[in-house]
Amino acid sequence: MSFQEIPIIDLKLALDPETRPQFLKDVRHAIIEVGFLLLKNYEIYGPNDDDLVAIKQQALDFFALPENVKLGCEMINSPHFLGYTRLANEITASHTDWREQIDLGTELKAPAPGEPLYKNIEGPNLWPDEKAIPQFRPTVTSYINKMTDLSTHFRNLVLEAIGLDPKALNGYFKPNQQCKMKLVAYPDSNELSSAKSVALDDTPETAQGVGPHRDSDLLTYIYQATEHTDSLQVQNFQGEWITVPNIPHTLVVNAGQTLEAITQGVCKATIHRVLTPKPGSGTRISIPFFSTIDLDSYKSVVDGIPEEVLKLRDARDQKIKDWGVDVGFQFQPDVSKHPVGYAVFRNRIKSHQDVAAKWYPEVLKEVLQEYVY
Ligand SMILES: O=C(O)CCC(=O)C(=O)O
Ligand SMILES: [Fe+2]
Repeated sequence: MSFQEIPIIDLKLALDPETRPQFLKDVRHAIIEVGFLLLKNYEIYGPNDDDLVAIKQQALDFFALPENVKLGCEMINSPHFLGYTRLANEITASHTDWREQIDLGTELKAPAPGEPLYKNIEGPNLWPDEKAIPQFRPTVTSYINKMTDLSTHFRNLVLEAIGLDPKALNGYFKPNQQCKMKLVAYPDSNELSSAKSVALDDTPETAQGVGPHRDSDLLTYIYQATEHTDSLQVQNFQGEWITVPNIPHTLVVNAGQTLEAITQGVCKATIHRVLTPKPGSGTRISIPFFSTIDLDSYKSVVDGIPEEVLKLRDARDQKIKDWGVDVGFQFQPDVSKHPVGYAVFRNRIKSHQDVAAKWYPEVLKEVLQEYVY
């Protein structure tokens, strides 16, 4: 039987030499057999409760801003796929996502002219007008810094858990490695009753907050900021949707396709989705944080994963094959052919086709040909 629940991992147990071996075993199990976990005591390296309250407040304040202020930082104005996406203007698995969000990232310069196009995933943020929401930029910047620290520590623990020396991956990260994050609002089905899709012509009846997908990044950390308990779901390898509980003082952590690719498929980028919140339950706010590696990383799966770990991967993949569940389409990084950024860029194009039509019309055409609806 494939997994039926999401394991809970207590970061505190990594600090005590007595409990560390069991901690690493539990992380190994979670990252290989599930691809998701709930992380307790994240504040040891990451944000504390006050930081979470602060970032949630900024999310609430941002979504409450007048439409024209939000549109002032709309993603269509960013060749870096950063900025605000209005409700129902994003596509996942061929359907509209009934959510509204702002994409943010480590503040970086745009790539120099002549650099490969995919490098444009990095670049400066589009900040909302400071006069309308003065604490937004400092709060987001501080959250990114704290989550970057957490993600650096936790990534090393994941690598150790699968038998790798964390230092073996030092070359995969730049000194100012870009991380991304989003503030996301999912209106409940009552709030959506008269909503119209911008991206396609489907209706809120699909109840798709965000459609089934795998993340493109290394590891994702999701703060479920409202009390909704039945929205985020993970698909187990037999095709069943398992609801991720919303346990206070935990962050949801999941592996992305970059981690899967560089660990030779050992770590699993598991499909997940968000359902539109139940009528009357109010808008769900969630704050995912995406850690990444150097977009230029090429041909570089990590060597030295122990045989016993590769065997666990093979046993899992054999079971997945036997269960025979369709896993859906997505651009997967093939680090032997293209640098990591290539697939990440194409997934952004597929999700935000209006932005792509403005900045990368040629690549959009290619992507739409590769992608069969
Ligand atoms: O809102 C959530 O809880 C998850 C969102 C998500 O999976 C994504 O944006 O990649
Ligand atoms: Fe996701």
